[in-house]
Amino acid sequence: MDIVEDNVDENNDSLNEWSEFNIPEPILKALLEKGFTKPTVIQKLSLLPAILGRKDILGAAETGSGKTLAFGIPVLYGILECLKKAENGELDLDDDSDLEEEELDEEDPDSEDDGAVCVRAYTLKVDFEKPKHKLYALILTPTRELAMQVKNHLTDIAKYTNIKIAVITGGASLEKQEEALKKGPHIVVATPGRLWELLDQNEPHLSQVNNIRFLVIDETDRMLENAHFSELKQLLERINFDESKKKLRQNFVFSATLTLVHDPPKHIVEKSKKKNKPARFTPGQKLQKIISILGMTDPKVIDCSQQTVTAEKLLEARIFCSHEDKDHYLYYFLLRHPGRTIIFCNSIDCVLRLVKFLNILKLNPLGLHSSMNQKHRFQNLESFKKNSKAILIASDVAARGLDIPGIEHVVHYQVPKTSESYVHRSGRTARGTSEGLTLVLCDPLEMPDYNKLIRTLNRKRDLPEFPVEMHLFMAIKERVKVAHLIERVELHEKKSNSKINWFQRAARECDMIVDDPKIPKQRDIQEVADNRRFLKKKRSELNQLLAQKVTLQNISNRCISTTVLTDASKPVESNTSAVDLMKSVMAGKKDQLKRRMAKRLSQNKPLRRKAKKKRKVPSNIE
Ligand SMILES: Nc1ncnc2c1ncn2[C@@H]1O[C@H](COP(=O)(O)OP(=O)(O)OP(=O)(O)O)[C@@H](O)[C@H]1O
Repeated sequence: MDIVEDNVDENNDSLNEWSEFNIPEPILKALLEKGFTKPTVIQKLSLLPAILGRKDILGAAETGSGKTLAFGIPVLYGILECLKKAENGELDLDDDSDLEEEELDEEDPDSEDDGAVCVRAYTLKVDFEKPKHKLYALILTPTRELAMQVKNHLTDIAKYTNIKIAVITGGASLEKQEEALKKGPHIVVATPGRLWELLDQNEPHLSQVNNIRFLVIDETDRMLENAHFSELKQLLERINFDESKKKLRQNFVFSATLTLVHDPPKHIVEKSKKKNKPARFTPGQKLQKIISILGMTDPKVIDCSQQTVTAEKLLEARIFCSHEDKDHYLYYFLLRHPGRTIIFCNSIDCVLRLVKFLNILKLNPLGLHSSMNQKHRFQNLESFKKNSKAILIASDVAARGLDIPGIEHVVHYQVPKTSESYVHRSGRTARGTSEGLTLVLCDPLEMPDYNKLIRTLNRKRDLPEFPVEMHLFMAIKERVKVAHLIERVELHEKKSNSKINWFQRAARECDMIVDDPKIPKQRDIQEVADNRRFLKKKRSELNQLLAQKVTLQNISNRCISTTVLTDASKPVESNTSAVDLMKSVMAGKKDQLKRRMAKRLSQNKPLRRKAKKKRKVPSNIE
């Protein structure tokens, strides 16, 4: 307490900012130590109803706006209150975990107790080992990395309390997690799959899930998506097993895209037209649906998401290009604008290919996707955090929630299939007060998805085009061409070798001698030698290209006067970041608009809006 008071003296203003929320001193001390001098907007709006009103909260706020603590602080607060009551020997009317089951079997119909006491009569009869400690809160997240991050974040804030937090996710040792649960953590942060596995095994501590006081579903809209809903539904049935206990629980539901609504599929539009009903859900209807699925009662809805849905400090851009040119633009961007970058792909195959391709070009990218083993996933994430110029190529497993400071750019190598995906992927940059750039690479086949994205995000205009210095772009084309050749031959080699290996293994396993002349016994020695020679030649050619310095004078007045494109391990020296470049483009656009308006006004002409043109595939791309 004394140390908090010291902090309080130094941070008088901070105290004022936090003081209205009645935050316990140990938590306040940890918050101030982290430099969180005041609550963020979503925290400010959630804390009062959650802490003092004990309301269920449905919170929507932009990515990186501090939603974790918007639910984390009330949960920690609530648990401290419960522990205080227990310490003072006060009977917690809602808490029956210490009572004998026999006492609870029958409900006294004449009881004058209020509802809170009555509910104890409905205690679930369990036939597994009785838990030693009470489980107070369950926090569900869609990915393992996010679960670990939430656990670490809350552990930081709870470090001056005796609250214990455990994380339960797939891909990690089940035994170790069982050991952790035996210690009786107050909070469990979990992904649905592993949680269900342990529940299914009647793990004693988790057997209390139907009696928890706080339930958090982070990234709720993702958990409610068709593909994941069955897992969550099963869990909810278990958690909500006892209606009376459900009422005692406080629920928190958060996401950056909770209120984002989509154009429905064509057949629904047609149907709605016939019935003269609007086909699209309103954000309110979407929330109502979530409330009813989760069985929340009278929640406080806090929607502070921006009209654009994306983060305030996010700069957005796009490049329309042919499918074949995507790699060129990607390589150009990474070289011209070095900085911590995540490249998102729509499939694991695409992640694997890009990792290989950029490795050939010596950019040393890191991969992250759901088929990697968990240790490797964490390792790559750690390496990405440590290097300020690192490149991570990821599937949507990294799209939600990950809070890695200093990510400057997000590149969508493929147009995301949903607007949610675009918002969350882009939200890995421009977090809190930082700026960041999100860049979409779009080929002609992806135009329908791109158009849908712009429509769903209610954008009045197309995303601005990212400026590319064509001289530099042309200069890197040769490097990409050679890298593609190497990639193709390496792939051919790998496929041929694995085909032979497969036949040999299969024959060995069946104890067979293969004498069919059509089935190869070994690779054609000449072909292998030729390919090796070719690869060696191309690799040395590429090394030479990478070592070459391309200096271009006066590429663009707007940018820099001299740009040096050097070898890949020493990226382009530039004094204009992608963010600044995009800012100048946006400023230029604004100026242009102002000039046009001023001109029309001076000519006494009314201001007219340009007729909206249907966006089509630009003619300069195939
Ligand atoms: N009151 C605060 N003051 C300053 N920084 C804060 C505060 N609260 C949280 N942060 C920091 O803001 C960053 C983003 O927080 P958080 O990860 O909770 O965002 P989020 O809204 O959940 O984002 P996403 O939608 O991407 O999951 C974190 O680094 C966190 O430590």
